[in-house]
Amino acid sequence: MSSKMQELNFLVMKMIYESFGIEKLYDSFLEETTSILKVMKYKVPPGETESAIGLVAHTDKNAITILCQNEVQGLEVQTKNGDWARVMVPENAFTAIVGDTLKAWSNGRLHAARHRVVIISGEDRERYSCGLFSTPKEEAVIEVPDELVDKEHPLQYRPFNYSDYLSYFVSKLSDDALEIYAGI
Ligand SMILES: O=C(O)CCC(=O)C(=O)O
Ligand SMILES: [Fe+2]
Repeated sequence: MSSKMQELNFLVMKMIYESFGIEKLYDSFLEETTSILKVMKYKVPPGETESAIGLVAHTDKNAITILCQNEVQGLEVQTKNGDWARVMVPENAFTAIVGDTLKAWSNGRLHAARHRVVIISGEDRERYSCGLFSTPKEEAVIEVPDELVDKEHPLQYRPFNYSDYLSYFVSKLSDDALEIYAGI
């Protein structure tokens, strides 16, 4: 399963590089990326009547996350007007979520969607999900490629190191951490 998720991670990233016309930089992405696999278990809500927050609203801090899950739905994404929309993930499907790092690198072209997990009442099985978190290597610097900066798209983020950003986020736990830390 995790090798399929890694394959999908590379495929999605390749499509992103190609769509920006910078496929020549894709090899340097491969050199500077690593990943963490995490398995998550969400308990069945105790009461019959209330839904339970399984995971509070957040943006992923890493570059991109590939998720898979069992049949118990729960993933919700925040829309532009602030509403929450449930993502009905079909069986055997994966979900790709853009994180803060990819948003910054793309000079804001890609949106890091806020998401959360809500287990609705009446659910009688536990939710399991599995995430492949694609993350820059320790020493890598996240820097917007020159090709993504022009008059219509002025530079939005200064170069930064991922673990420094993560430490900053952990100390502040702010929803606007990326803008405050690296925004120009
Ligand atoms: O369980 C899920 O589907 C989402 C997990 C998630 O968003 C995360 O671990 O960052
Ligand atoms: Fe997440």
